[in-house]
This record gives sequence, structure tokens and C-alpha cells, in this order.
Amino acid sequence: MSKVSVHWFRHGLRFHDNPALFEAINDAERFYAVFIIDGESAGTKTSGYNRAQFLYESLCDLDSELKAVGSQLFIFNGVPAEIFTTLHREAGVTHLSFEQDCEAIWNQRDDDVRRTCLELGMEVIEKISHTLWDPFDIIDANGGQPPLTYEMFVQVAQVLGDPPRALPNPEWDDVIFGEITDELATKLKLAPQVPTPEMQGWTQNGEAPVYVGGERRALQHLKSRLRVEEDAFRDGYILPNQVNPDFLGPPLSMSAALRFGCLSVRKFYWDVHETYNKVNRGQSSATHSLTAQLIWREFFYCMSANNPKYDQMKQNPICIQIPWYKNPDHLKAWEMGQTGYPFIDACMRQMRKEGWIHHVGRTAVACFLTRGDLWISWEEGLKVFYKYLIDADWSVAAGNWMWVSSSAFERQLDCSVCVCPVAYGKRLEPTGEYIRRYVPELASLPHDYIFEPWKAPSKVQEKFGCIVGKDYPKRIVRHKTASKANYKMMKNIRDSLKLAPKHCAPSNADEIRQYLRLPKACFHNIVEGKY
Ligand SMILES: Cc1cc2nc3c(=O)[nH]c(=O)nc-3n(C[C@H](O)[C@H](O)[C@H](O)COP(=O)(O)OP(=O)(O)OC[C@H]3O[C@@H](n4cnc5c(N)ncnc54)[C@H](O)[C@@H]3O)c2cc1C
Repeated sequence: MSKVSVHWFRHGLRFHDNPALFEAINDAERFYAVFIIDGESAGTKTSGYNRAQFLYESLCDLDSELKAVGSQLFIFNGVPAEIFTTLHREAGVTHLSFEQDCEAIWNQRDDDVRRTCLELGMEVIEKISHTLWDPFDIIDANGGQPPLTYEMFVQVAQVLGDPPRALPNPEWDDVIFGEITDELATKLKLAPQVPTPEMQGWTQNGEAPVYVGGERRALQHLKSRLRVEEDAFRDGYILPNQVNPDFLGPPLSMSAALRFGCLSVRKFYWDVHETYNKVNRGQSSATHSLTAQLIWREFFYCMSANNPKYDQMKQNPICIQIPWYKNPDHLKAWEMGQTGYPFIDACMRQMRKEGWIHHVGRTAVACFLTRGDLWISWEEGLKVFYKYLIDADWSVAAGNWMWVSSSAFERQLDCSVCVCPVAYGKRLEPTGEYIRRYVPELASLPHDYIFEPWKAPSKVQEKFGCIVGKDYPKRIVRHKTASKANYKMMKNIRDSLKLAPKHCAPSNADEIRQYLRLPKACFHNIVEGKY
């Protein structure tokens, strides 16, 4: 049988390390590269403007890479299973390839497509390259259940061995590209060009993203990122992004590129390890700790793979049920960066504007919304993150929210001092420049008051043109009182949970300290669960 193949891009928007694409073009008589606008794929259902823009740039980049080798990215509108049926019947397509999307949210879509292909006698090629390991192998190796702590995950992953190395780009020289007739183009609603976010109904509303999508951009970006890692290895430490959280420097995060697969996670993983080996003269880095953050990503993907209720509290077997408050005013103030706590507001405003904030900023705002201050459900925070973050992933975002909030009843997380919205901000970015950048109404205040403007005497507030309650909001809650009340609620619920159900939780106090990027001095408070 001659092979006429379609590669369906969903995530994995790249040429490099794309095993499904590799196999699709191998010995194909004709080949088509396809993306489908179905209202959901690539997370478009929950997306705001910034993520839609990043996806648009990534698709444009892929389209131009395909044009350079003699083809294009065909962008169809409709239901994937129906589109592949039409392509089979009218363009003679025999093979369909795609990268595994392991999150349970995609099961229905992919099951429909697999079933349709089977009925039509088409061959399906599905390969794993969005994660380092196949999450289902981890689940099998863990006795049929996903590991619920990071430490457990690392142990299981070690049993599976090193992740595979990244594949090179495919060779395009001998590939013959298929064409789409005008009649078929009309049937499949072929987009004449990559549609902009505006063409699909998104409107720009003050957003100013700093990350640009696309494989070529991601690979360039990786080079800068590896230089930072190399400098750290030369200076004798690892995980520079964790050790020195940089709030003010140029954007260096790879998370959006990884989320859309413009960059292969396996390439990132192995490039960091090779950089380490180069600096340490061939000394092997046979440890996952060099790339511990990528293991967190795996951990959350794996946990969600067989749990369609993973992004909600009810009916989610790994989430503790908590009677959170409903307070739309507080929720809105938090979302808009109007809580009266400058560090929290700076983080929320940066996220809305640029589509990204540092991990420690995410932790600060997530604690503040949930167990720390407002006692509002993590599900509400998750919806806001889905809307604004360019790297927002169904599973990674929900997993992190559960870890930070639902695990509230872990005694070790009960430290109001460590995650105080004032002290935490001061420790992470002591100059106050970050607040000045994102909360301009506070920009002229003297440093003494930048983290706590309510402490500025009225004369100072008048002199610097920032009256609290007029130019900048009053605090919506008092951290000291709110966190004390929350602490009591946590304790009562914990006491009532005679046997806590198995839930997503931190492994130990040191992990909490590292995840929250707290200094060693916080260790005692955490261990003792000191209020
Ligand atoms: C409440 C909350 C929600 C989050 N939601 C998301 C999300 O939707 N998508 C997302 O990619 N990250 C999410 N994170 C994790 C983390 O904050 C970002 O991945 C990180 O800020 C990206 O910056 P970086 O690339 O410089 O990270 P680095 O420290 O350089 O890490 C490299 C890569 O590892 C992965 N990674 C790092 N930390 C984590 C983590 N805790 N969990 C999972 N993966 C991680 C990311 O892909 C990241 O790009 C969330 C964190 C919190 C506290």
C-alpha cells in the first residue's frame, strides 16, 4: 500500500525531535502538515490574548519553515475526526501521525480520531515527545497509580532510566508534498493564512507580551538560557533560576516554548546535562537534580494522565475537599492587581500584561488567594491563570495549584511568616524596582514604604502623590488577622480528617523550602509548622 500521510500538529510545533513527524515523512508518497482549529486544541478554549498571540506566532514560524522546504502548514477549521475522514476519502490519505497529548482532557478527541482511522483502515502513528518519559510507563511502574509526591515520582523515573535523546530535524530533500484542491479547501474550511488572534475573536486589551512564539525563536532563546546555566556551573552551583530569581532581567523562561512544544523537553534536558558535563570535564551528571524543574513538569503531567477531573476539587480523587469562601469582590481585586499588597499586585499585573511571572511570584499570589489570606478556591485562581499565562497547561497549572493550596492541611505548609505577602516580596526582590515597574502609582514612594504604603504618614503620601485609598487601594484583608483565622480553619479541618485521603502533597519540609524558594532560615518554621 502506498503511503499518503498527514502529520497533525497540536502541541509539538517544531521540526526538531519530532518522532511522529519523522515517521510520517519516511517513505511517504505524499505528505501534508496540518493544524486544526477546533476551538480547543492547544488550549485555545481557556486562552486569553497573550497565549493566542504566542500560538499564532508559533504557527506562522512553522508555516514559514514548511514554505522554505516547499510546502505549507494547512490550517483547517472543524472537528478533527471529520477532517481526517474527508482527507482519507478525497485526498487518499492512508496514515495519520501525531505526538502523544497525555493529558486526560484530550482523551475524547484522540479516541474519536483513533476510532475513525481504524474504521477507515488508516494507520495511526502516535509518538511520545512532549514529555521525557511516557506517563503511562511511570503509572505502570508505580503499580497502576500515578505517584502523588515528587520524591516518589523521582524514584519511579529512576527505575525507567534516562529519557531518550532528542532526534535531529527530518531530511526534507526527497519528500513530496501534497496539494489541496480548491474544492477540498472549501470543504475543510482551509484558512488562507495563519489567522491572527483578532481574526479568531480575541481582542488586545493592554497586553504587551514579552515572549515571542516559534521554534526558531525558542532555539535561539535556549542558547541564551544555556549560557546562564553554564555560568552557574562554572561558579559551582546548579539551578540558577531558582538560586537567583531574577525579576528585572531579560526574559529567559523556556516554559511557553515547552508548553507549545516549540522546544523539545528532551533537547532542553540533554543540553543542560551536556553543558554541565562540558564545564565539569566529562564528569557525568547522572542525576536529575540538574533539571529538577523539568521533573516537576513530568510529575504533574503524569498525575493528570488518567484523571479527567484533575482540574477541579469535586470528584477529583487526589484533591482534599475544602469549604472555600466565595467572595467575588476579593477575587476580582486579586485578578486585577488591586489587593493593596504591592508585591501581589505587581505579580498579577505583570501576568495580565506580559503573560508570564516568575515561579516565586506565582507561588506568592497562589498562597495569597488560597490558604494564606483570601481563602478562595484554587479552582478560581486556576481559571485566571489559564486566561493570562502563555505557558498555562491544563495539568501543570492545576497540579501546582493543588500542591500550593489543597495541600494546605499539610502541617508543614502552615507558616504565615514565610509566605507573608510583604516579607516574601521583600526577600525575593528587595530593591522594590519590580513593584515600581508594574504598579506605577507607587513608583515615586520612598523605598521605606514601597512594600507597605499604608505605613507612609499622610504627609509622605501627599508629597509623593500616592494617597492610599485614593490613588492605590487599601489592603483588602489584614494578613496577620486573615492568616491567623485561616490557620485555625486548616487545623480544624485537618483534625477532622482522621485519615486524609491520598492527595497531591509535598514530600517533605525541604522540598517545600526549595519549591517556595525560601532561605534556609525558614527551615525551622516549616518543620515545626510554626504559625
Ligand atoms: C500556582 C502555579 C501555577 C503554575 N502553572 C504553570 C503552568 O501552567 N505551566 C508551566 O509551565 N508552569 C507552571 N508553573 C510552574 C512554574 O512557575 C513555571 O514553569 C516557571 O515559572 C517557568 O519559568 P522558567 O521556565 O524560568 O522555569 P525554570 O525554573 O527554568 O524551569 C524550566 C522548566 O521546567 C518546568 N517547570 C519549572 N517549575 C515547574 C513546576 N513547579 N511545575 C511544573 N513544571 C515546572 C517549566 O516547563 C519550565 O520552563 C506554575 C507554578 C505555580 C506555583
